Amino acid sequence: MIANTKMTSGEDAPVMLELKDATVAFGMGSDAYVVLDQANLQVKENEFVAVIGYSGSGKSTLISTLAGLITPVSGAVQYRGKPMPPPGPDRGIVFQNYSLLPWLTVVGNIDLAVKRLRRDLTRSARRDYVQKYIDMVNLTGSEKKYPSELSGGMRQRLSLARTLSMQPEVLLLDEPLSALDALTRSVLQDEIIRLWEEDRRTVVMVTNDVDEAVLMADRIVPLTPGPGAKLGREFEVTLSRPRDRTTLNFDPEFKHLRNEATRYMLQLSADSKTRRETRRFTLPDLEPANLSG
Ligand SMILES: Nc1ncnc2c1ncn2[C@@H]1O[C@H](COP(=O)(O)OP(=O)(O)OP(=O)(O)O)[C@@H](O)[C@H]1O
Repeated sequence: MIANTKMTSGEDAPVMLELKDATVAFGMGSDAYVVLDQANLQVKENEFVAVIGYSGSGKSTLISTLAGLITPVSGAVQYRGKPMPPPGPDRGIVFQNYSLLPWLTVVGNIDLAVKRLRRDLTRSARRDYVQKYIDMVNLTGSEKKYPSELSGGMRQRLSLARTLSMQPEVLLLDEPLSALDALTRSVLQDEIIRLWEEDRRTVVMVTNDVDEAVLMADRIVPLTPGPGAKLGREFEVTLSRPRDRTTLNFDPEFKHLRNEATRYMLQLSADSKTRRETRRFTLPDLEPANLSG
């Protein structure tokens, strides 16, 4: 194993993002659908946290809450110890579905964000700055292409470059790789890890892939199946960095963590199924009637 170059969030690193008994619901009154039920989460500065969960459990809702796009109906969401401000460029989000502007080229999509945030740059410095992020995600040569002319992996890289170009303090990644084929997915995993190791930011990444979470994160936080999801038992990933996927496959600690996390997720799913079935088969508390009289 390569020497541990980890210099992240220790015990005493400041808390960057925090959910305190946060309940998030859609709809009103008896029709309300509770997605997160008194959820608690702390993310420290420079930490890479992976949230894993089943489809529909509330992962995107969690990310939107951490971005300040959704306000909990009760409890609190805090940013650097203060109530979460409205969404801003300090919290960059990469969505599952790219959210690129189709009428702008690769350069145009990144430049739009940069133009607004880096008014200090001259036109030529801004051009170099945009190019730096294009090169960073290996889109060099595709500068003039439109999103429709890019593959899924390239679009996701563009989306990542655009968000990184805003130099957010916190990077919120909502299943950024789930729509990609396995090969492109592993290339982009490596790119995100490389970028994160170069320029440590606080990252919360949602994924439904346990291997991806173990490979990339410092800590894995499972979301229990909804409705009324909570954050479950956490898994600390103490594997040294940089992590090499081929070596990791033979690493006993990697295998152990992967098995533990998978087993836990399967248990959560089984428990939730049992709860649903118990609810379905609970009979009303009736007294037998005396039919003879
Ligand atoms: N705006 C909304 N209005 C009403 N219900 C919503 C809204 N957004 C999400 N939900 C519901 O909240 C639940 C959680 O949705 P969410 O998108 O957060 O889950 P997810 O874990 O990200 O799912 P997936 O992995 O499939 O993307 C779902 O049942 C969904 O129908």
